[in-house]
Parts: sequence; C-alpha cells; structure tokens
Amino acid sequence: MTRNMTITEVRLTPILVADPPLLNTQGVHQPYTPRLIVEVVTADGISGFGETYGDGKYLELARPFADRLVGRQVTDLNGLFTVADEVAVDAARVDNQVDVGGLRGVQTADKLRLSVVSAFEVACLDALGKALGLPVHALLGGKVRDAVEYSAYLFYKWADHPGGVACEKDDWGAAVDPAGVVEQARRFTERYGFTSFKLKGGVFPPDEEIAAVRALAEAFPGHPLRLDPNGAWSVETSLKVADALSDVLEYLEDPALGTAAMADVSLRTDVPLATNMCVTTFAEIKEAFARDAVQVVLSDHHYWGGLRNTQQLAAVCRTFGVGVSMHSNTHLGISLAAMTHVASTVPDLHHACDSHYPWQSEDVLTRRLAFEGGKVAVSDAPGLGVEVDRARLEFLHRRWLDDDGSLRDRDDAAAMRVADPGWVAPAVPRW
Ligand SMILES: O=C([O-])C(=O)C[C@H](O)[C@@H](O)C(=O)[O-]
Ligand SMILES: [Mg+2]
Repeated sequence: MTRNMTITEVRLTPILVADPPLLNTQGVHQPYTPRLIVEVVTADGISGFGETYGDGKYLELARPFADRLVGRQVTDLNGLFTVADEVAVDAARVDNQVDVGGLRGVQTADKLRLSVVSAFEVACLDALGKALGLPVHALLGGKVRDAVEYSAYLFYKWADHPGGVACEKDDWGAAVDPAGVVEQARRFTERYGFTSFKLKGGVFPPDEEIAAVRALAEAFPGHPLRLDPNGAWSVETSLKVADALSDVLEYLEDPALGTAAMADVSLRTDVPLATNMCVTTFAEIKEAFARDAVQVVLSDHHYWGGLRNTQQLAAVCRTFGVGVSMHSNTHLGISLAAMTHVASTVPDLHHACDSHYPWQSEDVLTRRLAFEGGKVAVSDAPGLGVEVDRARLEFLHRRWLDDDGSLRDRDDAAAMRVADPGWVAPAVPRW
C-alpha cells in the first residue's frame, strides 16, 4: 500500500490551562498558563500532535515555521532544523540573558527555534507512527524499558491564587512549611505511587528549606530526595546546604547560577549536582563537563530540539560519565507521552524524571495518562498513543482567545505582584 505522508495542513492552537499557585524563586504560577498545541495533517488525513511553550515569542516563530512545512514529508525530521534556520527570530525576543521567567537557562535564537522544532518533530513522529502502525519509541530505535519512572514534583504552594482572580480551585491545599511539604508528598505517593521526591526551593531562606528536606527524609527514609532552588544561592550557601543534607540528597539541582558557580560548588562537595539551567544547549556542554560542574543533566525535549536530540544528549552524557534525567515545565499529556517514549529508549536512565503533570487538572486528551507505582507505562499503540479531545482543545483555546493578553506570557513575578504589589523577581544570588 502506498502512503502519502506529505504535510497538507498545519494547525496551531494556543491554549490557556489551569495552574495552581505554585511558588518558585521568581514568584508564583499564574492561574492559567499558555501552551501551544501543534497538529500536522498528512495527505492521507492522518493527524500528528505535539506541544510546546505557548508564550508569544514561541507563537511568533511557530507561525512562519508552520507555513513552510506544508508540502514537506513527515519523515523529513532532519529537514525541520533546516526550515527552522530559515525563520528569523526577532532579536528583541532574545537578550542572551538567563530566561528568568521560564527558569530554564540561557536564551538564544537557536534555543527558541529548537523549542518550536521540538513540537513539530513530536507531531511528525506521531503522524508517522500512526501511518506505519508503530509506536514513537519504535521509530526512535525501540524501548529498553516498559515503564518510565517519575518523581513527585513538590512545590511550596498557597491554598488559593491571590486577590480573588479568576482560577480553577485545586484540592492540594497549602504547603508553606515542612509539615505542609510532607503532607503534599504523602498525597503524591497515595495518588500516584511516587517513591522519589523533588522539592522546588529558592522560595524560603535556606534553613527553612533544609528543614523541609529533613522532614521529608524522616517521613520517607531512604527515598531519593532532591532540592532545586533554581540558582538562588551563592556558592557558600550552596555548600552549606549541601553539607547539611549530604546524607539524604540524591542530588542538588542548580544550587547556584551558571557553570562557573556550579563548578565551584562541585569542587567542594560530594553531593552530585544536577542542572536544567547551566547545560541547556549542546554549546554549553563542553565547558560544564570539562570543569566537572554537573554530574546529572536534566534533558528537556522541548528546548533541546526534540526526541532525537534528547537521545543525542543522552549519548554525550553517557560518553562523559554524566548522568541524565528529565526536566519538566508545566505541560500536558501530549508532552508526557513524548517524554515517556524517549525516556523509554535511553539506556542509562538512573534517576526518576520530573513531571508537572499531576499539577495539571486540565488536559487536551480524551484519556489522561496515568502514573502507577510512580511510573507511566510506555504505550505500544501507534504514534504517541494518545487521543486529542477536540472539544476540550477548543474550550482551552477559547479561554486563550478571551484573555486580554495578560496571561498569554508566563510571568511568575507579575502573578506574585497580585499578592505583593512591591514584588520584583529577586536578584541572584538571593541568599
Ligand atoms: O526544574 C526546574 O528548574 C523547573 O522545573 C523550572 C520550572 O519553571 C519550575 O520552577 C516551576 O514550574 O516553577
Ligand atoms: Mg531545575
């Protein structure tokens, strides 16, 4: 049977999804956060889906990129990078500074392009898999495990969004002290069976966060624990925290900002350091590895440029004896499926991956993905193995259309100003 895998249509659907009031060093999550859902349609009428960041700068790039894809083959994954290079990035969107709002490292034109390419790569793989009757993991060379382990992503959190803003109510309650963090962790284990825990730090003074991790260690003895203040600490503070928690930490994630500071910390502690901030592009690998600044890289297919680039990153890490795991930013089920497929193909995945998915009460799928025993089963169904609920997608898109623009770009500091009008995102190191 001959198939026609020519892309005949590309649909871009920006949406706003409910997000609880999760705290980080920049501020607090907005009540709704933007995502972009990408759909490629082939001449045979097969649809493939991907998702990525939905902020304006990604949308502006995704539109001309999508226009260039019509007439190309879904098999032409390498060509996606060539097409991306042809799309101009507005320099004002890329200031070569750390992307503070997104807490995901340096911002460059290439990284912005890769963050868009990744959604289309996933969509093409989904369409290709559906056309061939093969799961995405098979297109990536095949799974080496049947389920992928995730960690409980704990956040300091308010019970409600501040100031009576429109929002969806969540049932997690507040967590602003060690007891609240432990309670949240218990609920994560009850609901999803997670056995390792990551606490998003950089919110309270380090001693309070040390106390929270100690409380977790007491409540869950022997379980892997991580703390991630997103570079909020000085080298000396990082060392103090590493020393105080050295017996219970699986790793410390981005305690200090940048490769130089991380290398300084790494030199003076035996606690492994992980990052999703100082190694976020292939160009950043050489210096970081040469200086032994990090022992674990948290990959993220969104900004590394897709699932195949993630495999390449894993191969580089393996070559240099650096561990690999997976970073997450607020995402929906399409991305969780993509993360699970690629993670299932990575041989040396020794750390549970991060996922925000449990925090997202809304999705665009007909059936949510499930965590069992802290793991997501790797689907063997064609493509990603998920089905998009078009009515739901339309509903969340309507919310985006109805927004006056204030929520279309994630801005945790602006969301914090609703509660605290004088708030500015703290300079780093904060402590
Ligand atoms: O590991 C990380 O740094 C993240 O997950 C970054 C995110 O932006 C996180 O801080 C958040 O959702 O607030
Ligand atoms: Mg991190």
